[in-house]
Amino acid sequence: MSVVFLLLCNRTDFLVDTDYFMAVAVLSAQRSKDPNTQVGACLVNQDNKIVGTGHNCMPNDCEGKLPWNREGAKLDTKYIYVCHAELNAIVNASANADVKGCTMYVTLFPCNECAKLIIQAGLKEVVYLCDKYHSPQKIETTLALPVKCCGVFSPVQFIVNVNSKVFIVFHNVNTDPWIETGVKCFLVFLKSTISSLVFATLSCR
Ligand SMILES: Nc1nc(=O)n([C@H]2C[C@H](O)[C@@H](COP(=O)(O)O)O2)cc1CO
Ligand SMILES: [Zn+2]
Repeated sequence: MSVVFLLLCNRTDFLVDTDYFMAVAVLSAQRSKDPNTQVGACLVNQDNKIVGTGHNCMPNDCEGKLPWNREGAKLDTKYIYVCHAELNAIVNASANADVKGCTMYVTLFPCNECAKLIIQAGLKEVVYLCDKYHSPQKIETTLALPVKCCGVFSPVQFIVNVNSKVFIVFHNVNTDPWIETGVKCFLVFLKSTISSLVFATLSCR
């Protein structure tokens, strides 16, 4: 009976850690000024604390001075200038944070350069959301590093996470706070009354 009581009283639809960290990566991606692909990353230590976040952007003080083009002469495209989200999450990590053993949540499968950085920084896991540029050759280049350099027991695990759904709704500033608070109070009252009734009924048996 206490199980029923607990089920009624406890919140079950809370955000689990992995979804929260990926949601932070998704939110970070929205800061990107890249018109075509926005990538976000969230670095989490072994105590489940966020130590850094990043998104793909131009190097410091260069925003607005470098091109976001995808095509054209090499120097006129973004590719040679842009700092990837993974790199930014690592360099943005708080000064006293140890990134060794961290897990990186990233919205896009890392490129070869970032895979090197991830290994050198000592990360233990990469959880990614999508791999829109998937190709056997790309997978080979990124995964070749952990597999070829470090043997089959790769120091970095690549895990895909595609099933989560997180809804973030900002309250409308025009919502009447009194009506909202009233509805909330009524719901809390209703829930506690039902819980007490169920508890009382079950304990009387
Ligand atoms: N893992 C990644 N992290 C990233 O931050 N990026 C960035 C670099 C570019 O700014 C953008 C890719 O541009 P596009 O080729 O889809 O228009 O995403 C790209 C990848 C994919 O390897
Ligand atoms: Zn990269």
